[in-house]
Amino acid sequence: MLELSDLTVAFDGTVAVDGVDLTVADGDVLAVLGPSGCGKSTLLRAIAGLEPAVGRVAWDGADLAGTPTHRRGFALMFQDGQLFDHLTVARNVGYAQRLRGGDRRAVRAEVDDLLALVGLAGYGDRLPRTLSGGERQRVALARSLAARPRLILLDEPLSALDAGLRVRLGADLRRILVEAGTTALLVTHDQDEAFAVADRVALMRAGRIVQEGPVAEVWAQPVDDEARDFLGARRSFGGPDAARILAAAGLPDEDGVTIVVRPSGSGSDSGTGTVS
Ligand SMILES: Nc1ncnc2c1ncn2[C@@H]1O[C@H](COP(=O)(O)OP(=O)(O)OP(=O)(O)O)[C@@H](O)[C@H]1O
Repeated sequence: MLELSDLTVAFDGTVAVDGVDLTVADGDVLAVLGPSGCGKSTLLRAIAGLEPAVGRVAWDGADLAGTPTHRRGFALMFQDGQLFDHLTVARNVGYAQRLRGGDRRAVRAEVDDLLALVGLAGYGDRLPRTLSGGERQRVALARSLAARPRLILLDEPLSALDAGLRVRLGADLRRILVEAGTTALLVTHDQDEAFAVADRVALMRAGRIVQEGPVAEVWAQPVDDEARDFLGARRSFGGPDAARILAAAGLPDEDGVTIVVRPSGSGSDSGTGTVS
């Protein structure tokens, strides 16, 4: 379990992350959602140990202050995936295991399992430049999972993709993380990305977390007008997203349903949203 307590990062007096308290339970996928410049990437870097911070980052109760990035057992995945262009897909995915001196055949078997998990069975001998953007992101994800991280940190992993692909790959990303049983923290400014991938969402604004909870609950009951306007950019949900909302509401699933969410009131007054 990841626990952040009163985590603060300041640059020359500018506070980018301001007293953040957050917990990510084992196996959960949390999205930190907020506008550009609110401090998301800085928060992620502080968790990874790449940015000096005040406050506490702990895993299973152990403070990580003295633990360097490469010993935290966390994996980082960025927007552009950052693959090695001159290495095949299989070599990209197996890179860390090979560095650790893994047996060739065992590494290959594990790589094949991971490629199957991300829906790229048989792609092992391809070079990254022959893949689509979505396929490259899947390879990057397989490579992150290959290190068997206890936490995977994702910085806008789907933002470089076009809208249609983003929604499809978002659902896949969620399935892959759940199947791998990985605990994950994703930061994004994109409501679609947060909704498609995460179980829980934390809204971030000017360095602070202003609301945190299960995704459907946060959408239905935004904490204030600003949160409602920000979330309002995403109003309708279809396919697997609709199925998740129906399940969360205890309603039977039906094919082809589109759910329209209208946050109502200021949240702090009425606290209710409408699902129709
Ligand atoms: N190395 C740095 N030195 C000085 N200021 C920085 C540094 N890194 C980030 N900041 C500032 O901290 C604030 C938060 O930046 P951050 O990159 O964390 O935001 P973000 O929410 O990830 O934005 P985006 O979605 O645009 O990437 C910004 O005001 C930014 O200018």
